[in-house]
Amino acid sequence: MNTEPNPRPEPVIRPIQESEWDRWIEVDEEAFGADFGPARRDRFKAVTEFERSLGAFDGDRLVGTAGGLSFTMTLPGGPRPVCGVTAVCVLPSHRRQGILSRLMRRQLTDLHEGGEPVALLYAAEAAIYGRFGYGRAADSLFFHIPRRGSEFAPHAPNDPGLRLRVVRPAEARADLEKVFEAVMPSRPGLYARGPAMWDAVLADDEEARRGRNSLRCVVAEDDAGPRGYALFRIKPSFTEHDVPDGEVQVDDLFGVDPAAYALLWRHVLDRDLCSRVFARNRPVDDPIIHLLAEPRALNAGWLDELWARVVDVGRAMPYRAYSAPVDVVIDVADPVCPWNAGRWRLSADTTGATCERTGDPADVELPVDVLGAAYLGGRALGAFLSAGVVREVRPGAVRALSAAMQWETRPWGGLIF
Ligand SMILES: CC(=O)SCCNC(=O)CCNC(=O)[C@H](O)C(C)(C)COP(=O)(O)OP(=O)(O)OC[C@H]1O[C@@H](n2cnc3c(N)ncnc32)[C@H](O)[C@@H]1OP(=O)(O)O
Repeated sequence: MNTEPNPRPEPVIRPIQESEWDRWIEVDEEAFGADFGPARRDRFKAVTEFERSLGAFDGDRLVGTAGGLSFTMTLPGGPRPVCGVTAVCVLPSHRRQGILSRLMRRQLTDLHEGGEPVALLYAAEAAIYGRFGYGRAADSLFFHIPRRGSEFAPHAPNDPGLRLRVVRPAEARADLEKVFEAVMPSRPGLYARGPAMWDAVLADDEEARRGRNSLRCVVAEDDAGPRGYALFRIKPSFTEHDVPDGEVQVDDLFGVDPAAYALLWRHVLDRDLCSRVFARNRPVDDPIIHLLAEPRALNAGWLDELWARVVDVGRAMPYRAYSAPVDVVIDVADPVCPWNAGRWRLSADTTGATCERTGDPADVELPVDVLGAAYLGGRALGAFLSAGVVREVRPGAVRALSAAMQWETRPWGGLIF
């Protein structure tokens, strides 16, 4: 007689119905230990694409979630459609039973079959997604800049034709959108913000404030219109002697030209009654690094930002542009997406690229997450070689691939989705 207990049936993975959305988001609240207020729920629901919002069902219980968002993101070479992966959660009662792994495999298979070459995400924890073939494609810096000692270097640009307008953020929305749309194509990782994303950027309820004052906005402009904006909040504070000691927290700051950019930074650094600026998520090549006379005043720290997954090597590699000519055979290891595994010849120059199956011997052997890490142009591959992650078969091939894939402007998404 068989005395083994019945094995637990495997969860069913399928897209949710719109009527299941409340249960779907409750899994996220439970997994994150968060309470999403009504405004945040409405914004989330407004961007949800039900046909690509997966649920894992244990019987009729919804126990896991993974969403996909249709974005237009700037890649090296220009804006392209990509999938933004979000709302990846498993109920605490069901964790470490392989449910995330099933959701990831199903999502990647759906993307492959739907012809979507690239997926990107922000990772709640950096250890989660490498095993699913995502590579750390962008980094961000955070700055804690004291007001005293934040003087600009003499070369900082100054345009007397520019002026600042203090405005309520919601009233400036059209100007902010115009500035952002002008800047977006200039940096890999920036993605088009639809109405619900702008609602999130401009959200000013208790949940968005997180103990800070209301959202503030300054627009830099001239007679021809807006050239930049800064969105920020003041975290009020006083010393034990009641001396004002507030902190400016920068949420979003873009300029279409160097003078507008410098003026906006000068504004947030010079706010009266504040003694420091905290900028949480900035690109690693932020021009502020070169504007300060004393760059150590940045007090910078470093974090991972966007993670990228090459869903389909044959489609993804010609999907972006290259900085230099390269002709290299890559041997890709991809246990999660077996359609990628094996040898591909990447031939590219600054006018275009092809990437096709080949029987030729490999020049470089690499795991697919390294292609993801390099995909937005922000990684030199030599470090992966030194770390033993990549193997070079033909001398010089890694350097050639690295030079072709790197992009002058460092990648950065700037807004968590
Ligand atoms: C894009 C985004 O949405 S990011 C948001 C991610 N979600 C969260 O952080 C919410 C809280 N956490 C959770 O919901 C869950 O713990 C998840 C989604 C992170 C993991 O789900 P699980 O179903 O437990 O993962 P699963 O059982 O498939 O684990 C697969 C492997 O990843 C590992 N793993 C899973 N989560 C983590 C983690 N947070 N850190 C390190 N390793 C992890 C597991 O140990 C397992 O390793 P193994 O194959 O060597 O045994």
